[in-house]
Amino acid sequence: MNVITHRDRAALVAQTADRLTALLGELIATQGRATVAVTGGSVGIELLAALADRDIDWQHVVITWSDERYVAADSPDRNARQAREALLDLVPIPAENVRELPADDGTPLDAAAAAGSALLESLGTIDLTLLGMGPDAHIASLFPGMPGVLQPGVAVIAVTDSPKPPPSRLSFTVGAINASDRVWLIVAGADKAEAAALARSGAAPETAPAGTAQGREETLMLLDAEAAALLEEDGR
Ligand SMILES: O=C(O)[C@H](O)[C@@H](O)[C@H](O)[C@H](O)COP(=O)(O)O
Repeated sequence: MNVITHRDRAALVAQTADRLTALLGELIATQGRATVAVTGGSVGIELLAALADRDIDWQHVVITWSDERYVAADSPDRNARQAREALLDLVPIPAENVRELPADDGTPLDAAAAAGSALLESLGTIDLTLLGMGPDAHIASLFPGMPGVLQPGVAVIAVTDSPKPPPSRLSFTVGAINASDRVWLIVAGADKAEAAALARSGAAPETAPAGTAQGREETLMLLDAEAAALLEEDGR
């Protein structure tokens, strides 16, 4: 995992938007398409908002989510709704390129997770998975000490007892995250400093799920200075 520290939250968001814009351009030029699993969370949504006025060929970008709150499609809690309002409704991305994880339409959560796994399989290799990180070092909806963290395989799983509301969620497994070519963790704020250090320390996945994230080609932890405060100098 390579660590890149930014001056502050605004610089983290702006420079990550630059980095992502450049990556999308490269991927579209070389392979004709770019597939990105985006994240909820305040930093993840700010990053999406920052992309709205960038020069990106949205016709050739496919978007999905590394996790989703299992709530109604129009709930303000839904990551996909927040992403639409911040970015996807503002740019010319084809509707079929926006591949949401299932919303709660009354389908049992396990069946929704199976539909999510089928969606994941249909997407093929994901070029980039974006992740936020909680102060408890959770990523996606994989929380410390919960069975989902250790669930094997490349799949979307049901999470029924998230310690952070809402309790019902869908989440990529660690295997699904790590099947991506690239994984970027985007982390801001002093309340994340301990978790960032723990994730970098080689702590067990049950303790620090964030430490297990590893892209096939690239793994970046992108932080602001506050979140990086407890990292060793040589780890920055
Ligand atoms: O699923 C959730 O309830 C949140 O979205 C959560 O996983 C979030 O991504 C991280 O806690 C980082 O949040 P911030 O970006 O706000 O720091």
